[in-house]
Amino acid sequence: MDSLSTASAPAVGPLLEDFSLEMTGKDVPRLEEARDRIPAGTRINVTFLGNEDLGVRLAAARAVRQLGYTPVPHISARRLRSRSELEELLAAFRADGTADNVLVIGGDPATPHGPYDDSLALIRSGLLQSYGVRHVGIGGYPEGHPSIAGQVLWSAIEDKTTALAGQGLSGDVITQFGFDADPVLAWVESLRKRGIDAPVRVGVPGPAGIKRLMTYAARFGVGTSASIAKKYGFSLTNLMGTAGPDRFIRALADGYDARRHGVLKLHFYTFGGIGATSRWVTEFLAVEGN
Ligand SMILES: NC(=O)C1=CN([C@@H]2O[C@H](COP(=O)(O)OP(=O)(O)OC[C@H]3O[C@@H](n4cnc5c(N)ncnc54)[C@H](O)[C@@H]3O)[C@@H](O)[C@H]2O)C=CC1
Ligand SMILES: Nc1nc(=O)c2c([nH]1)NC[C@@H]1CN(c3ccc(C(=O)N[C@@H](CCC(=O)O)C(=O)O)cc3)CN21
Repeated sequence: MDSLSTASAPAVGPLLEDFSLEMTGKDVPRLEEARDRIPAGTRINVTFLGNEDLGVRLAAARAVRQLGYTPVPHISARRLRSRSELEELLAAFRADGTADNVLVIGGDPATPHGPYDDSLALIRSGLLQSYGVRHVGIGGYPEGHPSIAGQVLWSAIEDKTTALAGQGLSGDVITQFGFDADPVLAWVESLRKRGIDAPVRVGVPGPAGIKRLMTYAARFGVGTSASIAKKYGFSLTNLMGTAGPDRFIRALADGYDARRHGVLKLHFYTFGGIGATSRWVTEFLAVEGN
């Protein structure tokens, strides 16, 4: 039965083509170990964690480039203390050859540490392109954000895409991870109806311990419920073991219609497990990618 339903199911291969990965500065050794399993040129985002310094972030982006991948360093607006800190960061990316692609993100501090309240302010600074940035990722929230109102999120994404186009920068949207593909597809449809046609990279967690997934979900205000967990493939009453995004990706492929949803790709949040994620993608594609 399962093999029959798999045979007639929509292919996951196209969604997984040109997938991207996310790592932190601490993951460089694990990236080196995983290099045989990650296609050359893959976009690899470097998270802007509050507990990592400039040197660690720069070294991670350099390592990504040196290993033959495309680094996408993140810049967190609210964590920057001054305009000169932004310029120092961008100048270093340019010097390292890692400035082409960045992702701008607001940042979790409730009060900005410096002059930039949000990622729009980074785009509007005009500094990105003057340091050689050509492509800018921005965040998307299919299930909303615990401390930002839905209407604010919609105007923010509209303003950011308009500002990017106005500055001659191309952009894509990377969504917050989640455990349910349905709200993602509905949200992408709303996005297209608002005239935003940038590629969307759907954020999914790589395979990880369920406890770990739940800890990150709670930390970032990502919703989970017994029924969503069940749909994803685990139980909230048994947090032992690991869970991967198999069912999520199949559900996404099932509901995906290029005319309604435009360009969709996948973005894996690896949460310390870039090796496990790259292994998982390789195996998943070998079985299901057609
Ligand atoms: N999607 C993801 O993977 C990640 C999301 N985040 C968090 O998502 C939030 C939004 O980031 P963006 O989408 O770039 O929004 P943004 O920078 O475009 O801001 C949108 C609106 O929300 C407000 N805002 C931004 N961050 C806020 C915060 N921490 N608390 C209260 N209001 C805030 C801004 O003032 C603005 O009005 C931030 O808290 C960010 O740290 C952080 C890292 C990764
Ligand atoms: N609102 C929000 N804020 C964020 O900072 C955030 C999101 N959402 N969504 C997902 C991304 C990915 N994020 C992260 C955060 C931490 C690690 C990480 O590896 N942290 C540990 C190592 C693993 C551990 O011990 O749990 C670390 O070294 O700090 C990875 C990705 C942060 N991100």
